[in-house]
Amino acid sequence: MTHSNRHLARAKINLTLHVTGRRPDGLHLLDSLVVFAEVGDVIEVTPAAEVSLTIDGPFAQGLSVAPDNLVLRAAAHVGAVGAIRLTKVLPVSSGIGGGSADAAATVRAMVDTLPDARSLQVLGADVPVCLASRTARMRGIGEVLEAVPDLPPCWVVLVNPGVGVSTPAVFRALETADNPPMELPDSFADFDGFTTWLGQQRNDLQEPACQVAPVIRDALTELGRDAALARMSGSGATCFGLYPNEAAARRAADRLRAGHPDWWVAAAPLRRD
Ligand SMILES: C[C@](O)(CO)[C@H](O)COP(=O)(O)OP(=O)(O)OC[C@H]1O[C@@H](n2ccc(N)nc2=O)[C@H](O)[C@@H]1O
Ligand SMILES: Nc1ncnc2c1ncn2[C@@H]1O[C@H](COP(=O)(O)OP(=O)(O)OP(=O)(O)O)[C@@H](O)[C@H]1O
Repeated sequence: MTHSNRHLARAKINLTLHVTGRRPDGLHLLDSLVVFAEVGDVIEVTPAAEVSLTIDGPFAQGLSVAPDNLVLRAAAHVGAVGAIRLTKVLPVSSGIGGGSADAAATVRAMVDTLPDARSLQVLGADVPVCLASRTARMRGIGEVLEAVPDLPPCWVVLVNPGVGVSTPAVFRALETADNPPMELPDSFADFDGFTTWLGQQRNDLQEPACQVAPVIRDALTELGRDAALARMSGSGATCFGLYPNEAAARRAADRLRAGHPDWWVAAAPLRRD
């Protein structure tokens, strides 16, 4: 290992998530604008003869050091060794891809030459997009990744109302898999143009997730008080609000924390490089 061994496993956010069909094996076809926020778990690897894992951080209690931990599965997948420390900042099973981001960051931290992104999908549908950890249009079940127009500067406030939501349960509650795909423009003029366009797109899993966990509606209502756009990410329960600058995002985050001290709230810029 010659490169930096401390990697940010950025939160993955599905700004849009259109469910456009179903594969013969039953998995749902997606069309999603995926972005990454500058907040996430931290993976740190130090040289060692064997693989080991320690977990700390605010959400460490939600996970155990078991062979099915995605960090250990990722290390085994690339055949690498080292002492891995995972600082768990993102809530578990919350629609912002914590496990996928951890697996991808582990690969980045442990190998010199990155593998083909698609080969990592055995670890999870979102691991390929999390490997580059950059804005992309994601299709198929996550294996088709395409470049998108540059995003304007944008801050996000993430809110998790304290419930873990089961992804299979949300897909089961989906009424139809045949929804229109995303209509991506050639460019985004500015923050207002970007959020206006996003407002015309959807997360088709939002309504089914709200049926499974109605508190998601409360998070969306609270964000909707001042966000230019409020929506759920992935299969939930984490919701996001978009803000034009840091001051507006931090004001919203402070308001949300004061009103709901039991919710997880984070403010961060979207990654744009
Ligand atoms: C919703 C997303 O977060 C979008 O980024 C991902 O597609 C989730 O994918 P994932 O992490 O692989 O999902 P898991 O938590 O492993 O749940 C898997 C289960 O959810 C359902 N599932 C998942 C993804 C998909 N495209 N279609 C599905 O129908 C299937 O029942 C599958 O067995
Ligand atoms: N390092 C890890 N971090 C988080 N979850 C992990 C990890 N290793 C294994 N898991 C398991 O993976 C499952 C999904 O966790 P994750 O936090 O990635 O869900 P998610 O945010 O809902 O993902 P998605 O956005 O794909 O729906 C959980 O059941 C969790 O126990």
